[in-house]
Amino acid sequence: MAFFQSGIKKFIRNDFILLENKIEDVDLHSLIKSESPKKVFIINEGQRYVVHLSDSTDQIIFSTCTRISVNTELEDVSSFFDKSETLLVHDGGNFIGYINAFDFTKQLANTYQEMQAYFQTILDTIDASCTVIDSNESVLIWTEGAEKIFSVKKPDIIGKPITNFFNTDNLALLKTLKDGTSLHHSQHKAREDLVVLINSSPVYLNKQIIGAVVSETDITSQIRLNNELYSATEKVFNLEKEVNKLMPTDDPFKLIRGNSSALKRTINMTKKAATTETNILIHGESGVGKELFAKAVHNIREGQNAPFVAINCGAIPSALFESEIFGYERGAFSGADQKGKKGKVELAKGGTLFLDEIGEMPLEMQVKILRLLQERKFYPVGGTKEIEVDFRVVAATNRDLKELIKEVKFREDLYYRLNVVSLEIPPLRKRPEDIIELTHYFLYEISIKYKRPIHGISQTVMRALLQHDWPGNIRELKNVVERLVVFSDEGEIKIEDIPFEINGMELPNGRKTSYPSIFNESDNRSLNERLQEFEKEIIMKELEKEDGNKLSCAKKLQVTRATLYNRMNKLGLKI
Ligand SMILES: Nc1ncnc2c1ncn2[C@@H]1O[C@H](COP(=O)(O)OP(=O)(O)OP(=O)(O)O)[C@@H](O)[C@H]1O
Repeated sequence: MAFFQSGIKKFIRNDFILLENKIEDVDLHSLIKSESPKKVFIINEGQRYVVHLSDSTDQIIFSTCTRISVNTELEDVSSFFDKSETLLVHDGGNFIGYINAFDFTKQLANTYQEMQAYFQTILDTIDASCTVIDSNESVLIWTEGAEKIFSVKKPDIIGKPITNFFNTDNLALLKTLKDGTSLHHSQHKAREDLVVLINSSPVYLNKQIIGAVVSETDITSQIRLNNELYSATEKVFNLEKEVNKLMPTDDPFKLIRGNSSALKRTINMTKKAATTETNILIHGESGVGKELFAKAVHNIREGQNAPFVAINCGAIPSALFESEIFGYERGAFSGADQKGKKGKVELAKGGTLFLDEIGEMPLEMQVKILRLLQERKFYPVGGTKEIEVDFRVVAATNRDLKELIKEVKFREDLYYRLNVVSLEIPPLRKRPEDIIELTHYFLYEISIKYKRPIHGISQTVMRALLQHDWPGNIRELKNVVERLVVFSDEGEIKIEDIPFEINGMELPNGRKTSYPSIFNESDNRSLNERLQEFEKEIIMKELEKEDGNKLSCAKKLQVTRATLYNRMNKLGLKI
């Protein structure tokens, strides 16, 4: 399309003859006649002329002409015609042609018509509505799409102020016109029965806003379908829960979501560890899923119906520890329940005692627990009869127990008793590919919990979640998703609701961003891990650009489709 080429090249004519100096030797009269219709230019003593013969007198007429560079902007050309009707064009000093005012105007008019034709066809082709207003808020363009969405006919609205037809408060277009705000894919309830996705942009000319354009797509039916899908999903979810109650699933890892190789490795090790009767110690940062893994071990070893009794060793005050764990006899101490109370150990009979945050257990209790683990017998507080009980132990900690041993805060003998088999649950930053599956899983679960249908999650939000460091691991991710669902509007998750600073990303509200996480100073991951994150970003970005089309994406990245699938698989991207 010629008019999209910027610059003046298409207006330059090259049917010309240029005579420089020494014109005395030339018979100008015959030259002009013989070379007609070529234009003849003369450069003499630094002056430039275009010469032609007068129609009436056949005399040579000299008209001065202006010299312009081939790089002159199109919009600046007309100002040169104030000085002369013909412009001699040079490229780095060499004259390459000329532009005359008559041709220029004619071609501009042609270009304008061409543009109009394309422009009109674009407007007639798009389904979405397109509305354009000028700086006086009058409607310049109103497409068929706009007629359909807003039931206002084009002849009725063209040339009239848009505010005659719509409530000012509801007009994104006016805001765009006034302060230059752009919108992209912003969901908006235009009427009670109409939901649209809006894009809007100001029109700038010479750094001034001269109008605004808005395009709206009716998504009411998508929203309705999504709501129907949501109610169906909710029913399936509840039915699934009922079925699980009646026929418990035999997959002990069902609640552990994620597809990363790091997680798969941990699951495999857990399966092996759970084939033994022995004590298991689970290490891992806060919120990585230690309790979920402890439960999985329990489900494999003892079965779901056996008791799983968890004690958070960091949450029980020292004074109550013994009675909590071992229970107490009737009247054991003042304020105690008169009937006495079974301790956690007794409750875990035939099942699993899960000692969470074992590193926080008071030293004086550690010796009692050690004896319990060695002898499987204990005295309730105030009791005289020893109770024998059979149970398995799984302990968990996010502390470095060896360090605590050095600081004399943890008993070495207890450590070796608990740590017969140890499992390490990797933090989320070592398996970022799990973030995608976990996010979708939590979105689904939480949207049902709050009865708030969600229409999906944009690539921008997902990218922000993928780039975050997640010190609180999966619990933190779950909380963030919960927040996004709670603050969602009309099923739309908003990037503004992300409660942490977003790396290397431009936000609509101009919130400050920092560098991508692969460049963070605190990033201790290997080169390979960082490269994988980068690769993942590239693939996700290209897929987004290609609307999810893998073949086009593979072509763009110059790999085969099979290679793209392999890489996506390896990087844990959903195929
Ligand atoms: N892989 C996973 N899939 C689904 N949910 C998970 C996963 N891992 C953890 N969660 C969820 O994250 C939250 C924290 O998990 P959990 O309590 O098991 O972690 P933890 O390591 O024991 O935490 P803490 O260190 O605080 O004791 C829970 O809501 C749990 O259901």
